[in-house]
Amino acid sequence: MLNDQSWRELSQAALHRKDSSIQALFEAEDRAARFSARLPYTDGGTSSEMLFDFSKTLIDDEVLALLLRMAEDSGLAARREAMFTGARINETEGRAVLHTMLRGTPDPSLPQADIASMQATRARMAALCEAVRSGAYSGPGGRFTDIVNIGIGGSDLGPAMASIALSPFRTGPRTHFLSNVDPAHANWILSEMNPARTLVLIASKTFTTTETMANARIVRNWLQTAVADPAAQMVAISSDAAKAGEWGIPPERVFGFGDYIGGRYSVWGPVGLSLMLTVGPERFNQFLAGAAHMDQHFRTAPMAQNLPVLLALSGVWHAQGCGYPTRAVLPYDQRLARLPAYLQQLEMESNGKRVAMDGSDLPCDSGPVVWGEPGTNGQHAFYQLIHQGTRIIPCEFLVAAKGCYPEQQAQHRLLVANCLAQAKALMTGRSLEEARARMAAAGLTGAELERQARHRVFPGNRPSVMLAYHRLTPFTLGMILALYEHRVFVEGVLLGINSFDQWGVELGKELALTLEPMLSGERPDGGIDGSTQQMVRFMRSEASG
Ligand SMILES: O=P(O)(O)OC[C@H]1O[C@](O)(CO)[C@@H](O)[C@@H]1O
Repeated sequence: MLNDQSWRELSQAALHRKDSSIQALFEAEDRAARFSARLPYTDGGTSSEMLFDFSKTLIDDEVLALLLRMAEDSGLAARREAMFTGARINETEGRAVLHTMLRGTPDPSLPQADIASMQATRARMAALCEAVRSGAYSGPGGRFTDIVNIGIGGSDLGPAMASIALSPFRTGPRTHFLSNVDPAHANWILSEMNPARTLVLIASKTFTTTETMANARIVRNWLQTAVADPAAQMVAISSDAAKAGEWGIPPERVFGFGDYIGGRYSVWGPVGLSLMLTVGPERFNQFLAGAAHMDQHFRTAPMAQNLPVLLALSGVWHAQGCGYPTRAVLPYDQRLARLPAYLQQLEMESNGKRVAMDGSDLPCDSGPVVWGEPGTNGQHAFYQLIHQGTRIIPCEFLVAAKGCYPEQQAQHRLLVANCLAQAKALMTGRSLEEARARMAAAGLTGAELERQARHRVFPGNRPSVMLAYHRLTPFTLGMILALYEHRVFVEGVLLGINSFDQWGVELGKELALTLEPMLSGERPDGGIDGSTQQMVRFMRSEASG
């Protein structure tokens, strides 16, 4: 864990650069090349590179050296090895953290029994996919046309995001994702499907999550209206085979995983079954191979050229150094529309913590609020504030050089041009003089010219980083997600926190269980605060009307 002095040094460095110009930093030779890193990869026989550019920030040589020193002082290298080799780094739950084992070649030092069980489960997943896709396993109405994945949080966001991202690669049934306990979600999703041709996956590591179990009951009732044996069309993705058995789901259709796979890190295993069903085992393996390529890079590349490390350090600089409370993730890639939501869980559930591993208060801010939307849509919504608001919001752009549709590459270029333009506009801005010249050219004079010009000033000097890649494929998606997982890990190590527990989600869940009987009238509503009591009474009276 880093000492207070390191954090003070970082804040001091940010304070000293408060009025510095990002553009001026480009006077130094080769800034763009020196403040970026590339990772070569081969995807489907094509050699490409992933490029991470952090030159449009106030990180200079001195700041980079400081950040790299902080990474070294935090014990990152040892911590990283501890993760890959299965040490119990999730200390508050006494667990190892081994999602990396699910992709690529597992470290030989890992327990052979765990590796064998992971491989056997993967083989069973592939066999189920083949049976579904060939029609050997089908519903009473024929071959499965639709799959509904019932899950929430880590048992939903990964496959939901990835199935949109890889939609051009779909060769199997359509997938639908049911997560919210609001019955509107189930009704909306089920209205699109035929129960006699729908395969239901109940994805819950614990098989106790209220939302998932409530939705599973709705779906079972829906199946019952049309089929004689609903359990015959159900698959469980869970570590608790006994609980799945209580639903009539036989062991051969239960896909489990060890407690060393956290929910938000679980898309690589059985939680990714819906993805495997829709894109097929071969492409799912490419997805894993992309992640394994990033794992290898993260584990072996020098810190100063290591993409996850550099991405994390840019994050630490902006969140803890400069004190910017949020970060926008802006994929110029419509197929990554759900990436911001996925990253919200990955980053905020992992690093939204106020105490260090040893229970002491953090000497700095926790991880930032992560939010975003794909470009160019966001440009017509919230970019106004990003460009001209009073607060600085560091932006993270993602963009592919090539689209998936060769016949529309010219339109794809428009997308890329917008992405590059936004990053440039954030940095360069538009001065008052330029704005005045524009107003004068439009024929304005005097006080009106001055007034109108001020509305057209872009302060600029707003930081952004960019991740560019060849094309969004299963392989590159795997690389991108693993990059973000490791980024979260590195930031967590620097903060000295446990990125792998999530105690902060418990209190609200517990209270919901005590409030529900008050809403139904089964329990008196005494002993709660006045505001909540007023709401309980309002809901009860309005619901009875
Ligand atoms: O897979 P489960 O056990 O249903 O849990 C779902 C999600 O709930 C959480 O525990 C948070 O409430 C997440 O961490 C997890 O991904």
